[in-house]
Amino acid sequence: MSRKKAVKGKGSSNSPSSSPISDKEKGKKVLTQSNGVVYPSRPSLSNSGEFYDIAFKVMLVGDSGVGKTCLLVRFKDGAFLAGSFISTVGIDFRNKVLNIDSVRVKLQIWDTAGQERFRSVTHAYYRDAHALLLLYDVTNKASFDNIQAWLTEINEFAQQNVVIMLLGNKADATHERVVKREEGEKLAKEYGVPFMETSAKSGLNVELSFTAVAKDLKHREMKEPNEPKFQLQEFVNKEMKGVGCCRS
Ligand SMILES: Nc1nc2c(ncn2[C@@H]2O[C@H](COP(=O)(O)OP(=O)(O)OP(=O)(O)O)[C@@H](O)[C@H]2O)c(=O)[nH]1
Ligand SMILES: [Mg+2]
Repeated sequence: MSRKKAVKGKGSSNSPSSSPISDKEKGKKVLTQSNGVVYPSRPSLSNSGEFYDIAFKVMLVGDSGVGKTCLLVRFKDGAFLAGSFISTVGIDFRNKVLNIDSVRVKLQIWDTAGQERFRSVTHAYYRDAHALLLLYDVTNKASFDNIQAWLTEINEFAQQNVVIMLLGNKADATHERVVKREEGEKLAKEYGVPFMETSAKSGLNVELSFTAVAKDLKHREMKEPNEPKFQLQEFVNKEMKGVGCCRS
């Protein structure tokens, strides 16, 4: 498999035409399959960053204030954005390359604005997403109650085979918690989606949530015809058990 370098850094856009897979725009040869998965054809010398073998688009969605931006910053930079809350305007992306079973998987992670007024912008990006991390805030009941509406939207705008994972964020905020872990588990079971709780603040399960999704996407794309489907929830349960309840 050929290799290329990942475009480093941060971008933002209010229009789907400025996709982060910018090699196409720059006239470089990339092989994009009909499902949008990118296999670069040769290494790039012009972009700084890491080599990768395969690229996927992951979108973070959920109500405003649930912690989408903080989760992404924690994953990408290992830091927590404390202090005053700056709501995302439009849409933003960051890239990260993960080593999944010796395959370098680039995730292009789109951080969407949860505010209602940006909803039409977000809709335009759903169709290109290979995976969606759907967040609620365990200290905010309304954000949990809105999950059903988010899933309806996903159903309407995203690809049918999109990987979805439900995340109950802010699990560190024990005293403010109003949504029990069991309630999150129950809802996820109802909709047949994998689930776990995270904390952008403490780092709990942040790496694991992205890794699990990357593993599923890579597996779907590269598995042998007779190989069984990757079981995302099983993988996550096993990984969490291995280190007790609180893996970061
Ligand atoms: N205690 C705690 N606070 C968090 C956590 N994640 C985010 N926050 C706080 O929650 C607020 C909102 O976080 P953001 O990441 O900006 O929320 P968002 O989902 O990106 O919001 P929009 O951009 O408006 O859609 C900020 O004040 C964060 O500091 C977490 O895991 N634990
Ligand atoms: Mg944000």
